[in-house]
Amino acid sequence: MQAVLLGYGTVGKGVEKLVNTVDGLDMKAVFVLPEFEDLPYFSNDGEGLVTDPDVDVVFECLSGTEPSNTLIRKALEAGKHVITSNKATVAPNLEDYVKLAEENGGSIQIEASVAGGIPFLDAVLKLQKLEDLNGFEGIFNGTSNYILDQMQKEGQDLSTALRDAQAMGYAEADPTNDVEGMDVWYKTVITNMLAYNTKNDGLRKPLGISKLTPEDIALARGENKVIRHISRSVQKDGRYASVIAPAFLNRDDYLANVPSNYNAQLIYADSFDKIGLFGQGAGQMATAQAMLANALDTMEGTERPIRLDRNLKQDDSLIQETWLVRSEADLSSIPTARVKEGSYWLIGPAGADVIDRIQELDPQAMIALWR
Ligand SMILES: NC(=O)C1=CN([C@@H]2O[C@H](COP(=O)(O)OP(=O)(O)OC[C@H]3O[C@@H](n4cnc5c(N)ncnc54)[C@H](OP(=O)(O)O)[C@@H]3O)[C@@H](O)[C@H]2O)C=CC1
Ligand SMILES: N[C@@H](CC=O)C(=O)O
Repeated sequence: MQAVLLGYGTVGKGVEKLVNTVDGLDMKAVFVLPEFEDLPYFSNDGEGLVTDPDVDVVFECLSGTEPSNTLIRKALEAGKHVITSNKATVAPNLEDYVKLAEENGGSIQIEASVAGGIPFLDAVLKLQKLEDLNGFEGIFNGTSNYILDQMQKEGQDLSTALRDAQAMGYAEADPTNDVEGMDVWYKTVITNMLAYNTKNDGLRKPLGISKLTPEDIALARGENKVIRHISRSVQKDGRYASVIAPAFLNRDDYLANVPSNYNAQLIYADSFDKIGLFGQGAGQMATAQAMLANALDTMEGTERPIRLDRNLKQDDSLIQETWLVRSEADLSSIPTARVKEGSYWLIGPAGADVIDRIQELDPQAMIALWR
């Protein structure tokens, strides 16, 4: 099979290396922004590459949503097998991509877009075939996990740890997406769709890690807890809810023990209770490996189909948690709010919509799950 590569950054270069190790798969050309010397292997004609009749597989690992969205659509319209790591493009467009793939005889595979090198979506797609999943939760951003680990173990500040994560190829081109939680928001939108076979009903905005201070880290340490950034999703009776937030976890919690840039997930269903995954959620070769695993499925004709034929609606009340809030505002008008110590409040059990009420009273509040 002949392949083309869109995006020649951290992930793209890893994909190129691995394609060269697979018999029967050849990299024909690479789409790049500036003109490179080595034409026609490097090309600026993205549309020409993805509609080339000799090309079967399109690896898409561009940053940003354009031209990636346009090129993925053109490739699918031309009946290609598209493999992408670009969650910012996949999250809002997946329904269209699945439809275009069905209409034109190609396919869309997105393993690397969520949890990097971990076959998490593969597990989700496999497990939801037999029964409705009750939910999932996990650590989905390697950069945030690396930063939190460094802040708690080494006393580093956020910006120094972020610079290291960037140097190691974990961070997004715009790292705000990592620290403010948008990267996990895209991944959660995608996972909800695959886990529950549902069209996208939107998702409440994430809480990132940027509001955490040394004071919060000292509080966690004093309470024998570890701070991690998690996404939790629950499905019940055709409704679902998600929350993305920092979490103060007991030290024996599965997710509290995930170090460095690693990710980990738990998937829940009645028959197996829970299944856990752990691995590299970011980084060049881990992510490239996930894209090549998709390519091998294409070559063997064993791609997992994506079905999005249900219309589940969100219901914030499904997420009942205790929330830790650091705020100088008076939060006593919120039912179940009580002062923990100093400017810290505990609220709950309360649904995820309590976040809106807290933010109305204090837009600067640090809000986290307290377990
Ligand atoms: N890094 C990781 O660990 C993971 C990344 N991802 C996703 O994979 C994708 C790639 O990530 P990563 O490799 O880290 O990002 P990089 O920023 O390293 O690479 C992105 C590449 O896209 C190119 N690009 C952007 N816009 C254009 C354009 N208009 N025309 C041509 N090329 C363009 C950039 O070119 P130039 O440099 O010339 O601007 C760069 O080579 C992203 O969508 C990311 O979210 C997913 C999982 C893990
Ligand atoms: N920036 C992301 C890369 C993988 O999706 C992360 O840090 O997890």
